[in-house]
Amino acid sequence: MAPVATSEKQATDIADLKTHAADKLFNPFYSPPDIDDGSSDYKFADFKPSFPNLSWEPLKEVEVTERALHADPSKKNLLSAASKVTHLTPAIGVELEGIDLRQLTDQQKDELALLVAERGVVFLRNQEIDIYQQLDLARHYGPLHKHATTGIPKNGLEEVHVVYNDSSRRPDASAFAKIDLWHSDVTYEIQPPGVTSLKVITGPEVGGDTLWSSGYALYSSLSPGLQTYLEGLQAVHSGVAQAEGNRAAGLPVRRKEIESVHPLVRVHPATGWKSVFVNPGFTRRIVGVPKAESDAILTFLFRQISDNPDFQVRFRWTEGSIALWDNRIVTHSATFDFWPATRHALRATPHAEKPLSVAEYEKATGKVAKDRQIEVWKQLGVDVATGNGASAGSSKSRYND
Ligand SMILES: O=C(O)CCC(=O)C(=O)O
Ligand SMILES: [Fe+2]
Repeated sequence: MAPVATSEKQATDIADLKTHAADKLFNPFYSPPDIDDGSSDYKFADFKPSFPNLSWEPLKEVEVTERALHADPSKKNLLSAASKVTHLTPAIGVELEGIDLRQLTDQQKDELALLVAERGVVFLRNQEIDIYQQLDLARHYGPLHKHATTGIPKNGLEEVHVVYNDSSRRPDASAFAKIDLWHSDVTYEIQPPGVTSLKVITGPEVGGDTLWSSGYALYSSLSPGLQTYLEGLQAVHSGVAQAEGNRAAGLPVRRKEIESVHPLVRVHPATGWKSVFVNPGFTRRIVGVPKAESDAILTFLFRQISDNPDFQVRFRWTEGSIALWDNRIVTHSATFDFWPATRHALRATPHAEKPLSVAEYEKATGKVAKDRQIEVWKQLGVDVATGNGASAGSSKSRYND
């Protein structure tokens, strides 16, 4: 069995996370402002990143309609339109073939939201959808988020988050531990995003895969005592390090950074399933517990996110591929193994509701929040008294009892 991390080691890890966060976190997503000399005949030159010196007001709470709650639970309108539906792992990820995202009816868009909520991330290849149509699709799911620190396209489309790397930017391996790069997008916001889409418009032959990890599966993997304990906790998510990273790099911060407190276990309003809602990128501490305890628990959860393949899916992009993931219930991490090739992707990011704790969900709906793994087993007709700890990864026992 792997040795248990000492508290000293855990403290060092957390200190490391914070150090990296302070000046370097997410720098792989940044590009130097002078990236283009204007003479490029690159067809997506208008969508290269830029960092205009804009100043935006703080975000306020906004109303969001949960589209997945309007979906036909069978998702028959969407799934019958697909020529093939391939589940990539039991926990997370499905690829749809034969669907053109430009052609979806509103009913199919709602069913897509439900599929994303259930499977965490949905992949479609060879999509012709352009960024304006991608933004329209995202608007169906909620008001669009504007990122305060990362690049926006040169053409000024402020709702687009640009991911761009080329030969001018060799990744600095000394700057990151890979665990630091796992995140859910902008969880420091009051209403972090829901159904988020990223389309790769230029990509390498090989490399630049992205990984996603399921917060439902992480929740299901825990022992009952820990599940109950975590359900009562809240954690601080901070945008400070990301903003400081910009300032250190001489880049503008377009909206004042904030921190938000969110439940450590949240419930997806459409599935009613419980999901661990922390990520190495932005979650800094658990509220109201001793620091050593907060550090140990967060380090444990972060390591499960990054290390446990049973919760993960890895997607090999091809040009024109799009991924839609639900930031409420998955974390993700990009790879940077493709230098000196160019990789360029555009993201649309709708806000979702303020995260709901188990107690808040149950009070608001009168329903009992569920463990996804148990629900799946019930659907399969498996007789289980409890599924807790089921995906912890032991073939002999569900956990080390
Ligand atoms: O480049 C990628 O695959 C993902 C980047 C990322 O984290 C994002 O766009 O949210
Ligand atoms: Fe991201």
